Amino acid sequence: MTTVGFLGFGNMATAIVDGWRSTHTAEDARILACAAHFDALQDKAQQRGVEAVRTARDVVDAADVLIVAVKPYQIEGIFSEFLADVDWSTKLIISLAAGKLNSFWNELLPDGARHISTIPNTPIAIGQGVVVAEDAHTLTDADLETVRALFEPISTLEFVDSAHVSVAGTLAGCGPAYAAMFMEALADAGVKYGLQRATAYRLAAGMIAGTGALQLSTGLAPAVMKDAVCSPGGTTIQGVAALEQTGFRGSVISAIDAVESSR
Ligand SMILES: NC(=O)C1=CN([C@@H]2O[C@H](COP(=O)(O)OP(=O)(O)OC[C@H]3O[C@@H](n4cnc5c(N)ncnc54)[C@H](OP(=O)(O)O)[C@@H]3O)[C@@H](O)[C@H]2O)C=CC1
Ligand SMILES: O=C(O)[C@@H]1CCC=N1
Repeated sequence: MTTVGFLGFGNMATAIVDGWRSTHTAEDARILACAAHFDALQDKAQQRGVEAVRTARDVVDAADVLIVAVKPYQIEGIFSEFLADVDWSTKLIISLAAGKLNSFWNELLPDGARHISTIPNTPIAIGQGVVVAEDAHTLTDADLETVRALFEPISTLEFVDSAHVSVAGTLAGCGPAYAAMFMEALADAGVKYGLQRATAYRLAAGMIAGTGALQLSTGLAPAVMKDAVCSPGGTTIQGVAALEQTGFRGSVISAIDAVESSR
């Protein structure tokens, strides 16, 4: 039986476990987790059939697969407490930490450590995530099979080269926040015109989900999809022109720039 240990059990770690539960993945694994606040952890863990343990060291010692789900800036401090005392070659380490790539882990961990850097996203909680994985890693083929077995049932797993893994992770990992803002803005507009908020959310979310599914299914360029909605002299193009006046696409690109320049 594989033991999967979560170092940190916040938004992303719980989303992954929720995704596993909704897709019957990792059902035969023992799953344990630690967090900063043990009392709150106990509730979150119990709801998900996860064993709450008190320290990071407890997780590391027990885990065959260690999922690093603390904030990126915390990693060195936490690992420094036991770095020299663990045989890292016995662990498969999956990092979720944005910006902590293969080069970081190579420097932190001794030779022989088996690690891969990934950036997941929150829709993984319902088995519809995207996981960006750096194609430079130190895993064996068997480890990669384990990564696939854990993530493919709950996400689209994309391997990306080291030079582009950061922006790929930003697009897919931060993107749900921006998509949610777009959804909220559409709903606010609906409410402004008298629509019930719950109805507006259903419409906006269904529209975003359907548009994404249409692109994935057809492979159409988004520009072509946009053109198909804009009848000549029609109403949609009026909205497109208004969005361009306020720099909609430039705003989105600036958001990605802001994330990338903060790393
Ligand atoms: N949220 C997202 O959409 C995404 C997050 N990520 C990455 O996932 C990682 C986790 O992010 P996220 O889940 O959002 O963050 P959260 O703040 O929700 O979770 C962080 C977890 O770390 C725990 N923690 C804090 N200090 C310690 C410690 N000393 N020892 C053990 N556990 C500790 C916290 O405990 P407590 O709950 O008790 O405070 C919490 O459970 C980050 O590296 C982030 O870059 C990557 C892609 C997307
Ligand atoms: O905002 C964050 O730090 C994390 C990284 C990717 C998404 N959320």
